[in-house]
Amino acid sequence: MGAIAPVRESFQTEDLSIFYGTYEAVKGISLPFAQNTVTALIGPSGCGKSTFLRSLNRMNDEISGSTTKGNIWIDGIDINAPGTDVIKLRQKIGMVWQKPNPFYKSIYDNIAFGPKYHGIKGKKALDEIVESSLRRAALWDEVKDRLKDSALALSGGQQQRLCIARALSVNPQILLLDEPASALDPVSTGKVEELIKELKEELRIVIVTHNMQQAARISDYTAYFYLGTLVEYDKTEKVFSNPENQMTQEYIMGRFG
Ligand SMILES: Nc1ncnc2c1ncn2[C@@H]1O[C@H](COP(=O)(O)OP(=O)(O)OP(=O)(O)O)[C@@H](O)[C@H]1O
Repeated sequence: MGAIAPVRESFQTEDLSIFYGTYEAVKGISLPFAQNTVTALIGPSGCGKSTFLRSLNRMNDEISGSTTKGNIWIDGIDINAPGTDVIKLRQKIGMVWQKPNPFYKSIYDNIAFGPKYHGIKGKKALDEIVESSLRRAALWDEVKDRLKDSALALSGGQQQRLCIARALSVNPQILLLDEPASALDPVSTGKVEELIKELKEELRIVIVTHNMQQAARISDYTAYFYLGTLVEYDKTEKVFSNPENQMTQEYIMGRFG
């Protein structure tokens, strides 16, 4: 019998390092992201979680002086390979930021923007996408009678769900969430968490969070980062009940960080 091939996910990083100039903010991290799972990235401030997350759809390209080494595989292709269509990549791998950032446009136009950009024409087709995206983001019932109103008139929690709907409007396979609930009240946070649990039935999600209870509630896998390295990665249940590493234990118990 031949050697057993290493387990490979269709989306994963391999020995990924990310630099700002000569400073290595992420150090040789290999992490898999399985289909229909939520992976939480946790760790103290400045340990490289957001840098790592942003690199997964090449948002870090926008930061001058940032370079990467290693691989980010999606369906057998390295997303950093020359010739990669970054716009298409970001269609496949959507991102939602910490602070809700709707466009200065109507609710409808916020959602229709991406599909239009990708060539969808016709009112009926766009209407359908707007409705289904808002439904998937659990926002439709709250906004269906005011689609032409400015998105900025929505509450913070609604704006964040709008941003999730906007990301969903172009049918991504993967959603990257950078502390999506940290600016929200507990009720809105609960709604976003419910939404994340529902969305993982359709896609895979990677989330950065400082909220340990949130990581424990919504994620299937947890990765603990410290000073740019991956200290521990396992099923969330295991990480929170019986972590291998003392540092992980201390962090999740709130003893440091
Ligand atoms: N644009 C940038 N230019 C230079 N250095 C940066 C830049 N962004 C982040 N860094 C540095 O990279 C390291 C990792 O930062 P990053 O924001 O990824 O950490 P983090 O774990 O997400 O932190 P936080 O939890 O506070 O958001 C830090 O030392 C930070 O100062």
